[in-house]
Parts: sequence; structure tokens; C-alpha cells
Amino acid sequence: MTTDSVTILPPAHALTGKVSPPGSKSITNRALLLAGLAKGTSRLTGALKSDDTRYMAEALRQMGVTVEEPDATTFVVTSSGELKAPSAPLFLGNAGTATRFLTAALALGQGRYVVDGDEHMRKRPIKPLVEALQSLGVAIAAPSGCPPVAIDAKGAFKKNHVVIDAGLSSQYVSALQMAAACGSEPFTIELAGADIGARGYIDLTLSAMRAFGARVEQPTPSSWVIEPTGYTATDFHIEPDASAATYLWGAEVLTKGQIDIGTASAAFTQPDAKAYDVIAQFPNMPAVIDGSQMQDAIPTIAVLAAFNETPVRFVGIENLRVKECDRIRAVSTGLNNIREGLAKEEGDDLLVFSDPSLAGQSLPASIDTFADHRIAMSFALAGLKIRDITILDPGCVAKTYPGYWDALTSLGVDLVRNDPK
Ligand SMILES: O=C(O)C1=C[C@@H](OP(=O)(O)O)[C@@H](O)[C@H](O)C1
Ligand SMILES: C=C(OP(=O)(O)O)C(=O)O
Repeated sequence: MTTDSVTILPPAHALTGKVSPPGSKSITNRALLLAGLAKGTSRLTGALKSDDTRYMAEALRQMGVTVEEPDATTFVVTSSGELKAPSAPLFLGNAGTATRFLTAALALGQGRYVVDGDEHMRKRPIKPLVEALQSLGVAIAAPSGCPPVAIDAKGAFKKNHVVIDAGLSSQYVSALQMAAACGSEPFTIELAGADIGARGYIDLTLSAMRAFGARVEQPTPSSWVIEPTGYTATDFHIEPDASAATYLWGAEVLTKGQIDIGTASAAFTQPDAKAYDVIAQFPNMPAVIDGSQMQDAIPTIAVLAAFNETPVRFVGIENLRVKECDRIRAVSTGLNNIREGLAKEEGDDLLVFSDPSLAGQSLPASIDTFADHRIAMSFALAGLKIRDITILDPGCVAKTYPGYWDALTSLGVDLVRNDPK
């Protein structure tokens, strides 16, 4: 979408129909990398085609991997198993998964690699991962603590044990886990802290690794031993994106409709599917919601909370401050823009002071999305109930859900696209 902004007209009817969310971003980018590290041809079906996965696919191509796209949801990846040093920096936009996962994998490559992103990615921390790789003897540098990252790889780690602080991102752990299977001896990864936010993403990583032939043990809740199996090319089916599903679940409960997303909430293996149980309680969602294990779903639930019967405090969400934007700030700014006093930050908690009487009112607001797809998609839900909600930069949904606006339209939502002047 090239429009500057989109204004949502609240539908006069409940939203009903069938909309399938696209393939999982998290699983697609894991599968693309693992297929690139495996010798032979892997066919990835049900895949997401969006900015984040295109950046990953393009980076693999730059490193000598053949990535074909026979249809809208399939990648066919053929690799020698090696990611050859590219002639130019790898540009990964604002794709956290691609940036973090490749940084660790390329540390076991041969030659010079530069991992870079857009101005937003250049503000997202990667220092803990870089320091962990330095402790393994890798010549790697990220002077700002964020991308760009320069790696002079020599094909091996000098140690077989690493301690990683995953407080800022679980992706550092996933990245090391996926890389470690390409080493030459069993490799142990240990968490610096006792637990990890979004542990469910680690389970996704291990399950994708196992599908590509890896062997991983978990001797304690905070350590993993990865065997040096390398990866075996395979055909792999990717489930729909659970974070994308949260917007459809939200639209369903807000409009008292029935949207068939084609997948039962219990069938998802991604952490954000946990959001279903909370969303299903709307308009009586709990007073305190712990977002630590369903972080990407929090903007969705926070916008729903504005229409809940009672206020909601979101806890365990501190690392929302280092996502595509500071999501705690972006959500509170957006809600207060709709009506002053609707939300408040308390430290790293977010309080939403719900008011069911918002529904049906005209409260003109232009929502700054801070180039963050999840802010755009979640605030569109407010527009299903409140008149004159305008979402700025609606094209940013292309990061993970390019068909989002069309999905709303297909459910009967009228959108006014305000063309750039
Ligand atoms: O591993 C993954 O696929 C992801 C992990 C989470 O990030 P952090 O680990 O940085 O919290 C999540 O927010 C992101 O959208 C996807
Ligand atoms: C945080 C997100 O993305 P990533 O870290 O993969 O860029 C997200 O999709 O909400």
C-alpha cells in the first residue's frame, strides 16, 4: 500500500467470514536459515512472504544459496550447506530474526560478512550476542552495540561453551542454538539469568532444528547441549502466524463476530497463541496480564483493553521497549491520542484505563505507528469501534502481514485510503 494513511469506518455489523493468517514469520525465518545451512534442496511450504522473510531470502541468495519461489507460500532452497562471504553488506531491514540469526550463523562461516539493517534495526541491541561470540574467539564487532555487525569468520569457535544474557532478546539464544549444530564438537549454551522472556521461541527454534536433523539436549531449564550434526535438507511445512491471528481474534471479540482463521488456537506452537485465552475473556479480561510469554500480542490486547469492562495492567513487558519501536510508549501515546488519560506508563508496566463507552463515539485521532507493523495492526482494531481513527504509514504492515488491510476489507470493513499529496 502506497497510501499515507488509512481511516477505518467502524462496521455496522459483526465481522464474520474466513481469513487465514499468513505463514509464521518466526518459523519461516528459522526454516530459511536452516535450509540454507543444509546441503541439498528443502521445500518450505505455508511460508510467509513479507519484508522480514524477503530480507532473509535475499541475504541467503547473496551468499550463494538458490532460493526459488514457485508460488505465493513456498520457498525452494538449494544450498551447498555453506554461506559464502558476500561481496556487499547484508541488508536486513528491521528484521530482528534475520539479523540476530544470521549474525551467529555467519560467525561459523569463512571470510568477511557485514550484517546491517535500516535506521530502526540500527537502534536495536545486539551487543550481548556479539560479546558471546567474542568469548568464543570470533573476530566480530558492532561498535554501537547495534547493527552494523562486522564478522571475520574462520569456520570454527575456539570454545565449546557459551554463556548468554538473553534479557533483551530471546533471539540471541535461538541464534546461538541454530549456529551451534554447524560446529565440530558438542556445544553447550547456558543462560546468564535464571529464565528467559518468550521461552516459547526457544521451543520453536529447537523444533525447527530437529526437523532439519539436529540433536539437542536440555540438561537444565537454562542450558542446552547441541550435537555437531549439521543440518539435513528436508521438506517442511510452516503453520500460520499466531501473532497475526491475534488481530483477527481481536476483531472477532470486539465486533461479537465469528471469524474462521482455519486453525484452532490450541493447534499453534507459537507463544503468541497464548493470547487467545485472554482475548476470549473480553470484555472481562483480567486486571493484570503478564506479557512475558506472549510479547508480540501485547499491543493487540492493550488496544482491546481500552474497551474492556475494567482496567488492565500489563506486566513483564519491559523488552517491548526494544522491539521495532518502544511499544510501551507507542501504545500509550496512541491510546492517549484517542482520549487523554486512557493509558499510563508506570516504570515498564502499561496501564490501560478501560472505557467501554468509547465504542460508537467519534474521536478523531491520527495514530503514529512509528514504522511498527504491530502498532498499525492493533490500532486498526480501535477503528472498528471508534469513528475517525486514522492509521499513519499503513504500509508498514508489510513487515509481517502484507495482506492485513485486504483481510479487513474481505471481512466487510470499509477503509478510506488517504493518498499522499
Ligand atoms: O524468535 C523469534 O522469532 C522472535 C522472538 C521475539 O523477540 P525477542 O526474542 O527479541 O523478544 C519476538 O518478539 C519476535 O517477533 C520473534
Ligand atoms: C519484534 C518483532 O520482530 P523482530 O524482532 O523479528 O524484528 C515483531 O514481529 O513483533
